[in-house]
Amino acid sequence: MSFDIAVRKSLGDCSINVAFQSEAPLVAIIGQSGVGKTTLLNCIAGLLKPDTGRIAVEGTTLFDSKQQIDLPPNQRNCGYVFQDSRLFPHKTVKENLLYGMGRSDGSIALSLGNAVSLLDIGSLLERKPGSLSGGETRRVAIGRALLSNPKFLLLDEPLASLDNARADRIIETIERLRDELAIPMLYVSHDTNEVARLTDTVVTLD
Ligand SMILES: Nc1ncnc2c1ncn2[C@@H]1O[C@H](COP(=O)(O)OP(=O)(O)OP(=O)(O)O)[C@@H](O)[C@H]1O
Repeated sequence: MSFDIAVRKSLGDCSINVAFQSEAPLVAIIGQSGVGKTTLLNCIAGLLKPDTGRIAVEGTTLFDSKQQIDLPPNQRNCGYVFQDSRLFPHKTVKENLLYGMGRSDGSIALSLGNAVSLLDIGSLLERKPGSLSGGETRRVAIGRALLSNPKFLLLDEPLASLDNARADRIIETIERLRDELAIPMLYVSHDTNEVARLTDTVVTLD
């Protein structure tokens, strides 16, 4: 089972109650703004603690309220591409990519060269994040997450605020990750047409 998730979490006025199991390589999480999509990803990454529930990925239990299992984020082997990318502004693209390299105990173990060619970011390596376009920034953020050698990826609205051409390139990149690396991914979006290109497996938060 790629994902076996049951999470209840209240945060401010927001309350999420979601459960799904999936073998699919890519699961889309959709729902309107403010419904709790990022909150769910933060629970899976271990940045927030669910009130109750169970989170297992690829057969490894990351959280289980009944069994009192709650692995810290750095033991979850999770690559997280944040909605706002969160690259280190003072480091070059190459330094950002190298930052998390090999921190996790995953199964993809990409080299820097492989990641750079997969994401087509070779010409950006000596640049600082402040000089990158939105699409370039997103590709570097995906690269940094992949190079940590994760067991799974969380992608939070990776097309947000990109024009059509740049969004298309990111979608193509994610299709390559899905098909070439076969790394399980949770892909958050509010756009049903966008996710239809990537997967039939859709979980709707409401
Ligand atoms: N630390 C917090 N304290 C209180 N409320 C919070 C906190 N973090 C998030 N919320 C609220 O929880 C709700 C869900 O937020 P979340 O970011 O998970 O939504 P989302 O579905 O990802 O939204 P978007 O599509 O706009 O990114 C929102 O109403 C938000 O204001």
